Amino acid sequence: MKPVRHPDAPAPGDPLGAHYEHCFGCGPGQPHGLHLEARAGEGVALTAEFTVQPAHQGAPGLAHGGVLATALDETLGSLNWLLRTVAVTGRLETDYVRPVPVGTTLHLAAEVTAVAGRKIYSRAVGRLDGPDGPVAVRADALFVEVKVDHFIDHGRPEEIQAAMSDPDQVRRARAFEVNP
Ligand SMILES: CCCCC/C=C\C/C=C\C/C=C\C/C=C\CCCC(=O)SCCNC(=O)CCNC(=O)[C@H](O)C(C)(C)COP(=O)(O)OP(=O)(O)OC[C@H]1O[C@@H](n2cnc3c(N)ncnc32)[C@H](O)[C@@H]1OP(=O)(O)O
Repeated sequence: MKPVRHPDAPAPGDPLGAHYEHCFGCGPGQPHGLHLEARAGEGVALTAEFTVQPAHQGAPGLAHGGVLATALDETLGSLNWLLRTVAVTGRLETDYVRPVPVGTTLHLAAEVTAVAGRKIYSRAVGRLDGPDGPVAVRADALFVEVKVDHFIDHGRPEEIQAAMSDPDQVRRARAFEVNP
C-alpha cells in the first residue's frame, strides 16, 4: 500500500528534532553520538545531515561503516514520525559506494516506499559535498510497527522512566504517541 503522510506531520522544511535525548543517532545529550538532524520533506520523505567526527572513525580518517549504517538507520527511523507510527528496524541492507572522510557532512534523503500491515518499507541515500553530490551510501529497510510496550518490556526501567518524564513534549509525543 502507498504510504500516507499523517495530517499532523511536521510541515516540509521543519526540523524533526530528536526522538530521545540520549539516542546515539540524534540525541543532543549523547557526547559521541551522530547528532543527526532531520527535516520533513514532501509526502513521506525527509532529508538529514550528519557530520563525521573523529570519534566516528573506522580506518584512519574515514567513517566506520557501522556508524554510516547508524546514520542510515536513524534517518530511515525518523520517517516513522511522518506516519505517526512507532516502529523499530527489522532489516537494514546497506551499500557502501564511496569512503566517507572525517569532517565530511553526509547529506541523506529517505522515503517510505510502501506500508503493508505493520511493515514499513523505506530507502535512503547519503551523498557527499551536498544534496546533489556523489552517492556514498544507500540502504533499503524494513521497519516493523510496535506498541510502546515494546520499550517498556525490553528497555531498562531507569531509562524508560526518565524518557516518560522528559519535559520536551514533542520528544515525549514522538516516543509514545501511536496514531493519535
Ligand atoms: C515507554 C518508553 C518508551 C521510550 C521510547 C523512546 C523512543 C522510542 C520512540 C520511537 C523510536 C523508535 C525507534 C528508535 C528510532 C530510531 C532508531 C533507529 C531505529 C532502530 O535502530 S530500532 C532498534 C533496532 N531494532 C530492534 O531492536 C528490533 C528487534 N526486533 C524485534 O523486536 C522484533 O523482531 C520485531 C518487532 C522487529 C518483529 O517482531 P514481532 O514479533 O513483533 O513481529 P513478527 O516477527 O511477527 O514480524 C512482523 C512482520 O514483519 C516481518 N519481519 C520481521 N522481521 C523481519 C526481517 N528481519 N526481515 C524480513 N521480514 C521481517 C515478519 O515476517 C512479519 O511479516 P508478516 O506479517 O508478513 O508475516
